[in-house]
Amino acid sequence: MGATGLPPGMDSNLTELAKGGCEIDWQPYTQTRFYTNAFIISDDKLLLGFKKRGFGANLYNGFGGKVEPGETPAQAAARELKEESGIDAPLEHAGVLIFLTEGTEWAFHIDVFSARSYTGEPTETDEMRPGWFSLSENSINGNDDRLGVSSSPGLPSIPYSKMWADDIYWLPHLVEGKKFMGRADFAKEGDKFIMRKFWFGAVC
Ligand SMILES: CNc1ncnc2c1ncn2[C@@H]1O[C@H](COP(=O)(O)OP(=O)(O)OP(=O)(O)O)[C@@H](O)[C@H]1O
Repeated sequence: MGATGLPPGMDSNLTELAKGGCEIDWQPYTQTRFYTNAFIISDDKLLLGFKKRGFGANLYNGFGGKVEPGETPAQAAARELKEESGIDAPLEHAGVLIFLTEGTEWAFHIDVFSARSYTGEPTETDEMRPGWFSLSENSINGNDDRLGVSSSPGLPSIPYSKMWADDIYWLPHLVEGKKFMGRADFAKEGDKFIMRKFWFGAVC
């Protein structure tokens, strides 16, 4: 923790939303690799992709990947969204996430984007299977999908138990159209990543 009480790497204009693992130290890192993640909201529905292979396989997530040399994060986000879901959208910057994984000296820096409209038809690709989830009953405090609450007939609620463990802390904030920033450090147990320490804040 720095003097401001925020994890290293965070801006100072943040208000705490959630934190955990306070007894553990933040993992040091020397390098940063840039990624994107994009979420589409349409009426009271959220589009997620089930990752079929690679990093984060078998989890639902937004659409995204590495920022390639010469690209801005916004350009990479639009390209990855198209490649992985087949759609275009007027993406806006929604937040920044820093992730560390045990045994890796570099940090993921993920620029997160959202859009409230899109063109095209979400289409399954080699990497992702898109699907819509209900946002009804979803509050800023998060929604426990074990309750299975959904008032959009036929649509499941956000599948937090099949997403990265950090998502429940910031995704409701994104859905509300608010900006956020945060960090989570993960340990590896077998082929599973366990979130050990985290801090998420709202941008004021
Ligand atoms: C640790 N906690 C995390 N929580 C939520 N999301 C996370 C994440 N860590 C990584 N992500 C996302 O996972 C995707 C990986 O991208 P990934 O598929 O590896 O990149 P890319 O498509 O460029 O790869 P290849 O072309 O297959 O090499 C990318 O959207 C990135 O934002």
